[in-house]
Amino acid sequence: MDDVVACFEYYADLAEALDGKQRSPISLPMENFKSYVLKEPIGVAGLITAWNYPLLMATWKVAPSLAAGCTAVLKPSELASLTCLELGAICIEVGLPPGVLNIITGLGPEAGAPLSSHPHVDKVAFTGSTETGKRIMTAAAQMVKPVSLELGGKSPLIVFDDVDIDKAVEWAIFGIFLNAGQVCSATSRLLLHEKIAKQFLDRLVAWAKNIKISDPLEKGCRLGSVISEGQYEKIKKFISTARSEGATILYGGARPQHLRRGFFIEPTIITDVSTSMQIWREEVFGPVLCVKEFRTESEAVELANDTHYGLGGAVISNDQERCERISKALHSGIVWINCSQPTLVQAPWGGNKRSGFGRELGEWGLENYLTVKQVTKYCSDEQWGWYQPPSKL
Ligand SMILES: NC(=O)C1=CN([C@@H]2O[C@H](COP(=O)(O)OP(=O)(O)OC[C@H]3O[C@@H](n4cnc5c(N)ncnc54)[C@H](O)[C@@H]3O)[C@@H](O)[C@H]2O)C=CC1
Ligand SMILES: N=C(N)NCCCC(=O)O
Repeated sequence: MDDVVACFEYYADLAEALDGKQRSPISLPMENFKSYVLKEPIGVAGLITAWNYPLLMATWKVAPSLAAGCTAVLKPSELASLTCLELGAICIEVGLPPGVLNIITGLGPEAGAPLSSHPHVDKVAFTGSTETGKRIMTAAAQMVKPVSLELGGKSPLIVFDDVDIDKAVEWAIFGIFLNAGQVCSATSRLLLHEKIAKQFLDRLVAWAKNIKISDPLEKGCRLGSVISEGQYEKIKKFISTARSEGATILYGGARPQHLRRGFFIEPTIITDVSTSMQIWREEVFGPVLCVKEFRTESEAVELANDTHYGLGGAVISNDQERCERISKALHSGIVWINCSQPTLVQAPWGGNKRSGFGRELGEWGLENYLTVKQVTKYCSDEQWGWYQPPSKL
């Protein structure tokens, strides 16, 4: 909720600053023309979001689209619509004019698809799976409609042998078990320098054992249930496939013994992973971490980039120059150094490759909903002079 509030406050400030940025002059190499730029709302924005941070993901789109001066139609996930409906109620309460923010609920094919193909929707911003992202892009293409896509990931966390083990372990845990791993940028592939691998994994298991798994409304809960039975079954299938492909379930992999009901899965750590395995290649979207070891920096980078995705990446090392080198080498839209997952409303968020394109948050998030218009004025008193003037007689 703090992030939701911060995001609305941030874009309220950017909305005010936008007026001051209008008519910014373009420097030209001649005097008889003057040009400037207007930034205008793109029109009606269609916003389609997922269930994992239902209100926050909607806010990342609603706040900048309204700040840009657009009207918006929000279609939250059918699995978690209530907080968005509550946002609608708050908008009425605070006097947002009718029609500025519209919220429609329903299933993807019935409510989302018509929004992405509708001729009166001028832009679609989407957060969700890569498969749905492709469908939305295809539908939008028929109208030559711009889209921004924030899709899945299989982000790496690289840990070198010069780190404080417990500090790094905590980031590794936070990077994959936060929100039960249902985070697009989760660092779900851990790359460990071989010199510390054994010690690191021992501590990782010790920390994982210590995570409080419970009803999220219970105080101190750090791992709740996953969203649905479908997601629960899908995660369990990923774990059983990893086992059958020859990986080792080092820790977890099952329902916690103290929780008989609910879609709870233990924090799961998988080792003996090869790069051809499903667990290395595909997004689980659950509390499942896979681990590989590396010897050299270049091997670590190669393994980190061995994915069709390109959302996040992280490196932990005390060698700051190495961290800078790796930040440049990672093929991703976000790099965390000596941490994983902190998300700042001021900084751009989004991915490369099959993680999508376009950036949310920061000033880039506002640009998503603006179109750039050049205004060019001829300011000479002279005749233009391209054609021969006809005789006046
Ligand atoms: N990267 C991310 O942030 C997320 C990734 N996922 C991944 O996607 C998998 C499936 O989860 P879903 O909730 O089914 O994701 P999804 O991508 O199918 O759904 C996201 C949103 O798109 C809508 N949608 C579905 N089909 C549509 C269509 N043809 N046209 C327009 N809108 C459509 C849905 O109603 C929902 O609002 C998860 O298991 C997870 O692996 C899910 C949620 C978020
Ligand atoms: N608030 C944090 N840490 N992350 C936001 C994750 C956004 C996403 O899963 O699409």
